[in-house]
Amino acid sequence: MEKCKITHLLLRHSSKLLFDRRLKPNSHNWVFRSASDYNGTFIKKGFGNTRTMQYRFFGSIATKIERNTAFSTLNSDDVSHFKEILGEKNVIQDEDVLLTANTDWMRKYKGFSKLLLQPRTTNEISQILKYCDSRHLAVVPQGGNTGLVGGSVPVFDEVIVNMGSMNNIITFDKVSGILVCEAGCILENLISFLDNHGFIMPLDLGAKGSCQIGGNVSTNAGGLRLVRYGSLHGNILGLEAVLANGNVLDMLGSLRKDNTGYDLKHLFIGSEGSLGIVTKVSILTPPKLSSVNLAFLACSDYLSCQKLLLEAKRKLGEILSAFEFLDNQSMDLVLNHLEGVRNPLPSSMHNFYVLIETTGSDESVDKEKLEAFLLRSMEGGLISDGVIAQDINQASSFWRIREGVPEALMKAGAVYKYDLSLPVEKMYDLVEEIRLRLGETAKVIGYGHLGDGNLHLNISAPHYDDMILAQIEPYVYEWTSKHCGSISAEHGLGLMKANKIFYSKSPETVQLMGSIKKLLDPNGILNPYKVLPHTLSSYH
Ligand SMILES: O=C(O)CC[C@@H](O)C(=O)O
Ligand SMILES: [Zn+2]
Repeated sequence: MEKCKITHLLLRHSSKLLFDRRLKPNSHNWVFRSASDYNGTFIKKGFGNTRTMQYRFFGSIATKIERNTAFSTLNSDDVSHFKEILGEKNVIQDEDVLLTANTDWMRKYKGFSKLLLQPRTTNEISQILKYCDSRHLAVVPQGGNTGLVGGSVPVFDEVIVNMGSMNNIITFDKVSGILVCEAGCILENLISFLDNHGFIMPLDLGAKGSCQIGGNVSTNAGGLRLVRYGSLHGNILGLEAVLANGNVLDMLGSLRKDNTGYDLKHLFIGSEGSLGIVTKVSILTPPKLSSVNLAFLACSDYLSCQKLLLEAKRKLGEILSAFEFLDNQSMDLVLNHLEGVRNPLPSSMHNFYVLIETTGSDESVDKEKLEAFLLRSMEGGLISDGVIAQDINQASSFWRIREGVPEALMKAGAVYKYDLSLPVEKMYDLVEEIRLRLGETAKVIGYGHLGDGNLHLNISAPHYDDMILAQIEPYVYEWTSKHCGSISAEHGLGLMKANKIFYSKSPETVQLMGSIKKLLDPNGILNPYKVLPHTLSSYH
């Protein structure tokens, strides 16, 4: 107990102070990777000009993606038509803007779109899609473009529908906590808005400063609070979506209970813009509670992390609001690549770090509860050291470590990302096995949302290398499937894993998904080449 600096409590309410990895890209070490670095030199050598094919290394075998020949190519009449709908300034052909919008946050995926549209209303989106459908022009909906699986950028020349101008809060009910807003609202702005009214968003992500709620809903984003508030399938009470043919589906209800037939809103939560464009959402937001505490803890082995989780669920129960972990290799990466970050518990003995956040309504009771829990955990040998944040700044610095891992990985060079749902007791075995497979050739790190059984397995190497990839895939997917896990816990399938869906879904299920896609988007114009295997998502 001597070492456990159980001090005092904090309020973690000013999200502005929290680091946002998307807002602070590394301007020094940033290496812009051309598509050929990751996707193979084929693009450059063979198809650079025609841009009708891309080769991407999905697994050890290069997968050829062909541009769907059923799609038309944009012409000047199309551009004029869009200008009539949206006005001149919302039809963007500027090369710099397009370069940014064509490239994903990691600089791994790059499309060649020639047009970005900025609608301001549902009606404008409806007109855009109706026109695109009739012309067979493919479309990629784009929110904050913070995705990690290549889902929010074009693959070829798809028209980009940028949602950023639809950023109005429509209503907020201070009694029920139901917020209705447009899809382009930035998550952090919603967090601030709710904070002023004494409420919080049920989701919190490292990307909050850039990501938009429409993108969060479309990808069913998870994040740091899921362990407490559940997924967006539970928190989204209703939504409005525009179908490929321009029809507007008004499902913007705000009822907790509504059992009148199929609950179709769920089709749009997590379908990554492949079935329709989400334009408005209705969200159930929890009240902000007065006592928020954050403990940063060290564990000597993974078994202790697991036991600690079990104990936290038992003993902290209703006040537990986050349970995150990182291994010491993740910590090293953060310390080596992010400025101003320091380990609050430095020691070569710590193999794992755990962040436990509690959120409750009674400051003294909650504090006592957490302190007693930490004391018992330390006496029982589950924790080897720990500290409770004493103020908002210290809390921010603790979160910075956890939220900073993806940014540190980017700065370190090439990164292979896997976002897996696995049984907690098996989860870290995979990290160790991949470490053994790769030896000294790459750094293998494991971190994530332990409380949700969600591992972020990341492999960091100086450069992308097919030999490394061949050691990782399909091994990771096969291992996950063998242990009844999911190959995408929260990031989605996007382009990266569209063809891997069978590792987590039965052929019958995928077939039915294909039928739903065909029903809602018969011409396949919405976010083609993503989510479903290419034969089903982009029919010729
Ligand atoms: O980059 C990753 O692997 C994870 C990103 C995000 O989901 C997180 O939890 O930090
Ligand atoms: Zn995550």
